[in-house]
Amino acid sequence: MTYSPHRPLALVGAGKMGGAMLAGWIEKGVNPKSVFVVDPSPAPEIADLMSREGIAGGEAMPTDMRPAILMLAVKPQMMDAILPNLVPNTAADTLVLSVAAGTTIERFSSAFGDVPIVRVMPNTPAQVGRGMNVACANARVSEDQKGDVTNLLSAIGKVAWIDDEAQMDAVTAVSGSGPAYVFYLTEALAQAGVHAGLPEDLAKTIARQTVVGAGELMHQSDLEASTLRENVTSPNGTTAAALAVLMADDGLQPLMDRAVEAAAKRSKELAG
Ligand SMILES: NC(=O)C1=CN([C@@H]2O[C@H](COP(=O)(O)OP(=O)(O)OC[C@H]3O[C@@H](n4cnc5c(N)ncnc54)[C@H](O)[C@@H]3O)[C@@H](O)[C@H]2O)C=CC1
Ligand SMILES: O=C(O)[C@@H]1CCC=N1
Repeated sequence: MTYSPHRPLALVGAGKMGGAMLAGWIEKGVNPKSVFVVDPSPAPEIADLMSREGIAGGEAMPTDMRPAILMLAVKPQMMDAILPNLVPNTAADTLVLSVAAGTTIERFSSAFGDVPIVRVMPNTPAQVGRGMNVACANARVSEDQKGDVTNLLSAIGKVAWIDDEAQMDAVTAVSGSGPAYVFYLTEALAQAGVHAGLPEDLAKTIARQTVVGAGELMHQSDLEASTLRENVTSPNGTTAAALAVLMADDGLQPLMDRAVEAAAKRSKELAG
């Protein structure tokens, strides 16, 4: 897809998620002149990025702007307020691309009509090119447009397409929210180190580097996570002792099931 100042990729909402994707795209060489940001108060680091890279933006789009892609990255609760204002800026071939949790394709077609719509669930590692993006398209999206979206999203991570939009709630609960679980695991591991007698600084450093190292190992290795786990686990050693706790019937799995279930339930509620 070619973008121009009149037909840009318009990003509506440059906060934590929209900003992470924008930062990832600029890092990967997307032309800053092909983007227009609509946000009354973008995150400070994104405002810096915009002025550094010369990315245009404002509180609203110029009236004659018809974006090639209209990307929505505002809170789901804001959709009712902002969608009507965006309708005059859409052309019949404007591709609506939403990253909002819970908000359904149907909600966008009721605002914009029978236009191409792609609902994506990204995650914030997009900022460093390690995002996971799961996308679902309506029938108006052409194969060429799917290819354009795949290109855009693969610049910031992996891409998977699904046909069944109902799966988006569980996807959101696993990969959309998932980075937060990993960060919390890092916090909990550090805290457990403190409880075991380590100074806080050392506990935080070794917990963080362990998660970074394990993530990078998974990134570089073709082995299953379970095999990488087994490679750490000496028979009758220290890891086996810890895993007996974590893998017990009342260990991590039932807790993770409950956490993912709660997130998926909340995603359904956000649909309104
Ligand atoms: N934060 C995350 O990890 C993820 C977030 N999402 C989705 O991304 C969307 C945004 O979430 P966050 O970035 O976390 O929220 P955020 O609060 O960081 O960003 C929202 C942005 O929208 C802007 N905004 C407010 N009113 C606006 C208006 N009238 N026009 C244009 N922009 C306006 C705000 O100034 C802010 O920069 C949500 O729908 C969320 O479900 C999806 C996947 C992951
Ligand atoms: O917490 C949220 O609702 C958003 C969606 C997935 C990650 N953050």
